[in-house]
Amino acid sequence: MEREVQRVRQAFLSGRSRPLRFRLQQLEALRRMVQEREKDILAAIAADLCKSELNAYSQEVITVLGEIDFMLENLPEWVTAKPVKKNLLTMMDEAYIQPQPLGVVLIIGAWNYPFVLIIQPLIGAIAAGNAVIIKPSELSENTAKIVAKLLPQYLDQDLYVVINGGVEETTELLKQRFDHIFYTGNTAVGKIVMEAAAKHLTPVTLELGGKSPCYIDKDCDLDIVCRRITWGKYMNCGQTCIAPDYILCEASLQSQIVWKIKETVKEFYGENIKESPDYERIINLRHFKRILSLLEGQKIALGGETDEATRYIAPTVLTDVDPKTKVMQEEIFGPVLPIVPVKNVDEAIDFINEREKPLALYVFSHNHKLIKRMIDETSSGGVTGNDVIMHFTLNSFPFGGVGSSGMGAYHGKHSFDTFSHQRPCLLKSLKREGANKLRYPPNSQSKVDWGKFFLLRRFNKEKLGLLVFTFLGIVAAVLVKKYQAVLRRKALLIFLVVHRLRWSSKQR
Ligand SMILES: NC(=O)c1ccc[n+]([C@@H]2O[C@H](COP(=O)([O-])OP(=O)(O)OC[C@H]3O[C@@H](n4cnc5c(N)ncnc54)[C@H](O)[C@@H]3O)[C@@H](O)[C@H]2O)c1
Ligand SMILES: CC(C)=CCC/C(C)=C/CC/C(C)=C/C=O
Repeated sequence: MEREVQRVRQAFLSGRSRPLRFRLQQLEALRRMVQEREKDILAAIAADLCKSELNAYSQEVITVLGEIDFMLENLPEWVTAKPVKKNLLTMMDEAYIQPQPLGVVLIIGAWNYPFVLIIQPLIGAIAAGNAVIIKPSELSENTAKIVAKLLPQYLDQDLYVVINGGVEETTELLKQRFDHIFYTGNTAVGKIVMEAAAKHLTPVTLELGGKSPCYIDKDCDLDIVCRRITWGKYMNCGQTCIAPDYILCEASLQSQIVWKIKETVKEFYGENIKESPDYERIINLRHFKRILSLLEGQKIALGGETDEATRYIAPTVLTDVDPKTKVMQEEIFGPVLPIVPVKNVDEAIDFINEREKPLALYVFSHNHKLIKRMIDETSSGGVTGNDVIMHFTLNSFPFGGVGSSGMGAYHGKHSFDTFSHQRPCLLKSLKREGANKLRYPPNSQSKVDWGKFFLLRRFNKEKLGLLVFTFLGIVAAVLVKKYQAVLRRKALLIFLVVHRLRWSSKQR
């Protein structure tokens, strides 16, 4: 493991991942890989999650292709150094921010969207000029294998490396030094990752989970609300980090909600859900049993049918759920939707704020003010009003959690920033030592006064004339600079001395 990481670091140190042209080439090669090997990729996802190729394409491949195109279009602008505002002390110098790669990045993926959750961060890491080690989830083994097989056929083999394995291999990997670790998965392992990273002071991005609430106000169109919730909750059989985890609403709405979700389930998956190509299965027996245990003692208003042999759990709704029961204590991550009755929006807000900060929050209402209030008075990774999941699709948004649902974010420019160091660069001249002498010892009141003048610039109204004078002085200095370097230095010196004398007399 150590040797493998060392090999990737040597490749990074060769400098070849840095030029813009190389990054663009690698991103184009990655796009070619996805397009040319689409069938293999979809087959692997299908085998891992019992997912139709159409669904695998629309849930994972489209996002990846969209992200690559977005990077290719914007990267030339993002990589360029950005000049910054200067102060009086540095006005003759060059000052800019240069984004630079961090070095060797470790990306650890989760099994539930096994392709997009490793490739989307990879796109950001390549765009920012890094070398990358990818550790796909061992639970989605077909996707892990196909990614390990395909990436070396299209990308630089020393810079971008896939290491497959389970807990043992990941534990070993985490002992190595990285320049950034990007982890997607559950909160408990997130803590392990952060602890390992702390040993090397490695920064982390943690894309975690949690219980994402969904508040339904009585002032809304329940047909549309239930269609949208049904889509987001039962997509991927509920195994989506930003799926609505539970519903909060007034008790009187429950029966209508159950009825409308039932109708929508029929519309989406037909009479025999087991035969629908759009309904997936639970990833493994451990998760299947865990989800079943959440149903114990609950009022099942819809669904509840299961089949252990195929790890099938029907779209299920629970009503009158007691917040103290198990189903409300952990992220469900399955097709079970509890409804917890609350008296009103105030109680819903308190309910959310008494718990860990969720990854997503959903609010449905015709009342825009109510939605805004809910946003203002709660905290979550992201929010969608009057829909679910959809904030994920906008790559101008940072995607990530807050508090126990994660730290850091990615997608689009946010990925580029996550995997870059924003390096401040100040380039001074070895000339103009006169002004610099002000900061050298021995210190004096006069030097402090100059310092205040240069750095604080606390002009008030009476000093407006001074401001205009300063501006004209700067214009003159710039013009002189353009034509006569020697004259410029003298003029600037005279200007600053006059300027300083006026300022000192006003101070007194
Ligand atoms: N925020 C997001 O974008 C996002 C996306 C997907 C999933 N999730 C969250 O992830 C969770 C589901 O994923 P999961 O955690 O079951 O996926 P998982 O079991 O695939 O684990 C995630 C990664 O952690 C590694 N891992 C597991 N145990 C480890 C250990 N002890 N030490 C080191 N590494 C270890 C695995 O090898 C895997 O690569 C849910 O909570 C879900 O909400 C979040
Ligand atoms: C809008 C469409 C068709 C797809 C969205 C796909 C989706 C829900 C991806 C989720 C990726 C993600 C962050 C999963 C977390 O578990």
